Amino acid sequence: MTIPRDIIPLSNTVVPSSPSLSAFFNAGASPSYETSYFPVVPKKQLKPFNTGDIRILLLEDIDRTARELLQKEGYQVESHTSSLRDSELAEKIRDVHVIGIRSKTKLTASVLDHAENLLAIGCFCIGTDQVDLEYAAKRGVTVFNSPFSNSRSVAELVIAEVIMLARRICDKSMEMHFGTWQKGSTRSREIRGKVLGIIGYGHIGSQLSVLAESMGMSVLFYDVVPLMAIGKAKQVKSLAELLVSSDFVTLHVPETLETRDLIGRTELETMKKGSYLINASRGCVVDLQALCEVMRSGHLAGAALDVFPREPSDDGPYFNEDLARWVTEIRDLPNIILTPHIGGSTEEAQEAIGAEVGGALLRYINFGCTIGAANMPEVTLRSLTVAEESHLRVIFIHQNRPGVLRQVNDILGDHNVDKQMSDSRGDIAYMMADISKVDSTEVQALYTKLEVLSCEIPKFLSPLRPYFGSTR
Ligand SMILES: NC(=O)c1ccc[n+]([C@@H]2O[C@H](COP(=O)([O-])OP(=O)(O)OC[C@H]3O[C@@H](n4cnc5c(N)ncnc54)[C@H](O)[C@@H]3O)[C@@H](O)[C@H]2O)c1
Ligand SMILES: O=C(O)[C@H](O)COP(=O)(O)O
Repeated sequence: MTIPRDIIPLSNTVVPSSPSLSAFFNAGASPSYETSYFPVVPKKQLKPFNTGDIRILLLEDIDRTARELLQKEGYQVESHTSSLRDSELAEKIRDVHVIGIRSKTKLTASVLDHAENLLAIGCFCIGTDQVDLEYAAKRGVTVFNSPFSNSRSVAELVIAEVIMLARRICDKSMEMHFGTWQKGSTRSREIRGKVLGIIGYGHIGSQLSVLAESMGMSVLFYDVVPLMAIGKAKQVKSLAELLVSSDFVTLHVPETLETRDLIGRTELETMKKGSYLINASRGCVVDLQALCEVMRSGHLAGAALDVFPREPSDDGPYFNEDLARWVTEIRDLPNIILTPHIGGSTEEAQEAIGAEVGGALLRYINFGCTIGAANMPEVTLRSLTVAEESHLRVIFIHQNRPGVLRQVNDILGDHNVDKQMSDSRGDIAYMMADISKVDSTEVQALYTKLEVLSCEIPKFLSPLRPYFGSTR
């Protein structure tokens, strides 16, 4: 029996013969591995399969911490410093088992349709809006991200921008660069005692709240859910209330249908005269044309933009029409800070993200653990040890509907199910079971039965995901 390629993490470049089960039986004690953040693989665990068969594509200059972690595990890792053009992405994603991206690479349903062996996506950033999470789950592809490793970096950038806007530092610096000494205190202010209005009081917003208060600012925040205020911060009931009361308004919401153009002309005009706007969330959240016009009218005293509706895929001169059209106008206005989406780009944040997402991918690929997944139920079982070398771990991703689990368990029931965990998230369910004392012939028989069962489930669910057998 051959196992369909879409459900077997084997690469025909490393295993030149046709894909077979053998790779799942290359058990042996895994080298112990620890990062400085947390242990990834506890000592004395079984190595699930020939890890050299796993192919990983890392895009967008993902930190070397991740690359080294994955390479050390034996995976084949290909790294690129930028994102890829559509056609190249479609080609490269075809064979890989894992793809690592940051905020630029769009993994839409049509891109994912090119992926024949994909098991997991690592978003080495906070945002997951660039991935069609639901479609990935339906294809049995698990997505991981790093929910807060760069939050502090963004919060620090915003604090810096609040001060720079209040003192018009960018303009002053530019004047000096171009040979003008222009001392003066007009329209330069302290931030102490001013009101910072935070829209979106999540990881970044709440971290920023602490920093702002420690500098003597008062904090108001608006969020769609009631949240515990930190320090003396106060949650307001409406966006309008925040806008009319704040000296600085800063955005920290995710990109969703609701947040698109959240700040348009009406909202900008509702802001206090002489106030400032900061956007380090997503470019689509602010209507740039309206911002241009409201800035030109002198209603706002300044703005800082770190994100744009469309961003170039590579470093260098930017030609993106949308970005350039408004930036061309905006950059001629006074007191505007423009940065190339660097809120989370610090060495500390990137290293932490590399370790976190790299570790999550490793635990998923090797052991099927979905803890921290952005689109799957969270399921884990303790790892198998050398004493359990004849165990087989079966992962079964399926549609969350009555009867599927019973059918799976009917099949597993011919063996001793040592441990099992199952959970669902929306329409997707994830079952993990360790069955003991299985030899390779039995595994093949088991897979055959599960394959037949899988045919009863819509193909797009890619329901069967056998991970590893550890018999020698
Ligand atoms: N510039 C950068 O480099 C950079 C770095 C990290 C994150 N980000 C962006 O910042 C966003 C926020 O990050 P986070 O870690 O704080 O996210 P988070 O999920 O912890 O917090 C987001 C908050 O926004 C709230 N929210 C959602 N919709 C809202 C709406 N319509 N109005 C008001 N509040 C709303 C949520 O309830 C939540 O409390 C990310 O989704 C990402 O897009 C940008
Ligand atoms: O979502 C994020 O974490 C930020 O937007 C940072 O994205 P980046 O990793 O592409 O800089």
